Parts: sequence; structure tokens; C-alpha cells
Amino acid sequence: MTTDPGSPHIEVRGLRRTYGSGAEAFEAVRGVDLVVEPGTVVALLGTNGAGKTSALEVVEGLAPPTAGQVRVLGLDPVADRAEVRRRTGVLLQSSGFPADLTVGETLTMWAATMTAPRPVADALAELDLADRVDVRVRSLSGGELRRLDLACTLLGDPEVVLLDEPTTGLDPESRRRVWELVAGLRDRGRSVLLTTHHLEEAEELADRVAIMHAGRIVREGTPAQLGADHPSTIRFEGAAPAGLPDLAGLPAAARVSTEHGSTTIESHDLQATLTALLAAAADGGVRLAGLEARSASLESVFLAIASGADGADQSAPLEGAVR
Ligand SMILES: Nc1ncnc2c1ncn2[C@@H]1O[C@H](COP(=O)(O)OP(=O)(O)OP(=O)(O)O)[C@@H](O)[C@H]1O
Repeated sequence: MTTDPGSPHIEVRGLRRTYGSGAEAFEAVRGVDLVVEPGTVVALLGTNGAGKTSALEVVEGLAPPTAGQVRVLGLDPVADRAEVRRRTGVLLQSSGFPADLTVGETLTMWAATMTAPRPVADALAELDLADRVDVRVRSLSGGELRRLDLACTLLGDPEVVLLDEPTTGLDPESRRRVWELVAGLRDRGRSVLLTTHHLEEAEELADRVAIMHAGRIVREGTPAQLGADHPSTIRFEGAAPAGLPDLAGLPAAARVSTEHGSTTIESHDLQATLTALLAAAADGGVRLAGLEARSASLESVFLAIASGADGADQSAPLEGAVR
């Protein structure tokens, strides 16, 4: 069975997932719509317990939806499980490899379950595990184990890759390496749906970001689109020194606050506000300690949602499909 060229690799419509029943019932996913096109990376972000893993598990075919529809490569991940599994790479939050096997044996065993695996040596090299090939799984560090897990996920050269927190526990260099791998998958027309708590990971990797909160997708778009409505920030240590004009009067300044030992100026035009601030500091002979300026980022969007300041309605149903 083939997928129509150009049709979405993943399509989620009105997904709901409830744990338990009766008075104990808890709805972890409350009407999620999500589309992942071929050759794109979509990052699912969210607060703890937002429902990311619960939604991803349905896409992975590990659980049926309570309501709604999920299609992977045009197929039902539960009813067509064998076909979907063959063409999909799944990285769960934690692995369950036999501890007594070596890295090489683990990959060879994994490859034996596949119809067309890539050479094990390629997978080892790709994840920087070539020098660990004879080490037993029980002796691997957390980061090495995560990389072995990823090597297994990608061994069958899957068309669709589902990654639940792929870089948790990795050092910065390994994390960069994984980012390159994911970017390479996209360049080869693969589609990737990943969950992450690392906002810079989503910013760096994702073509589209969906932010979940309390079971719903409350924001969705490119990282730039999501940041567009939020102010940039300028920050320096301490209160505003004498010699500066009223900071709230700087061009495009939105809000000025001094707390936790630093002053923050929110700006709707970072360049205009910063230029005026630096000119005023130069005129007044003032030095601004620890000065930093940051464009609006996913972080500011995320924090606003997590704190409720964003106004993301947690009780109303999500309107419209996310596409
Ligand atoms: N088997 C279960 N039975 C009952 N409730 C569950 C079960 N699994 C998850 N939940 C609840 O569903 C909600 C969503 O959990 P889920 O693991 O999907 O969130 P998440 O967004 O992946 O969170 P995190 O970022 O913390 O991993 C949580 O409140 C969790 O306690």
C-alpha cells in the first residue's frame, strides 16, 4: 500500500483520549487536530501533563483513540499496525533493551526484525556509537543508551519518525548531533513529529510548533509566527541608574519592571528601543551592567501560556483544524 504523494504523513482530527471510566475518568487529550506534511518537522511542546505523550501514543498505535481519527501514511495505526510499524520509527520516552546484550548485538537483533534495515555499521557511526559496539547495554551511560535507542528507531529508514523527548539526557554535543540527524531526515522527505521540553530545540528544528496545555493545542504555527505577538525584552542588572530618561518613554517600550535584582524593558520593536537606550546611556555616561537583549521567543510564548497570562482558554473546545 502506498501513500498518495503530497498527502499528509500524519493526520490527527478531533483526537480525545480518556483514562479510566465513570467517576474516575480523566480526559488527558481533549480534541486535538494536527497535520504533519512530508518533509517537515513538527514539535509538540507543552507544560508537564499537557497530554503530549498521551496523544503521541495514539499516533504510535500503542492505544486507540477514545474519540477522533488518526491516520499515519493514510493508514489506521491500530487496525493497520503491521504496515504502519514497518514504515514508522518510534522512540519512546524510555527504552527496554536486554541489559546483557552488547550495543552491536542489540542493533543486529533489531535489524533482524526488519525487512530492509540499513547496515548496522552505518547506524553505529551516525549515532557516534562505533567505539561502544562491544559494550553491554547495562554499562552504557544515559546519553549512550538514548543514542542506541535512536539508532534502533532509524535503522529501518522509516518514512515517519515519532520521537518522544529525543534529546532528554544528552549532553550539548550529542544534542546537536541529533538535531543534525533530524534535519537530515527532513531533507530526505521524511516527516518527524517530536515532543520536547527544550524550547531551543523546537526553535532550531521545527517547521511548525504546536503548544499543548491541559489536553488541547492552544497555539500552533511556525516559531516566528508564535513569537510575533509577544514582546522582545531588554534586561540589565539593578534598577535604572540615574542619568537615564524615563525608560517607559523609550520608543516602542511596552512595559518596564524591576524585580529580582534586574530591570526588564519589554519592547515591540527591539532595535528602536535598544538604539534609544544605548544612546541615552552614552549621553548620560551610564554603564548598564549585564545588558542583554532577546527577540521574542518561544520561551516567552510558552511562559505566558504556562502562567495563564496568555489567555489560552482551558475550558473551551479548540476551534478549527490545525493545518
Ligand atoms: N495511565 C494513565 N492513567 C491515568 N492518567 C494518566 C495515565 N497516563 C497519563 N495520565 C495523565 O494524563 C495527563 C497527561 O499525561 P502525559 O504523559 O500525556 O503528559 P505529557 O504532556 O507527556 O507530560 P510530560 O511533559 O510531563 O511528560 C497527566 O495528567 C497524567 O497524569
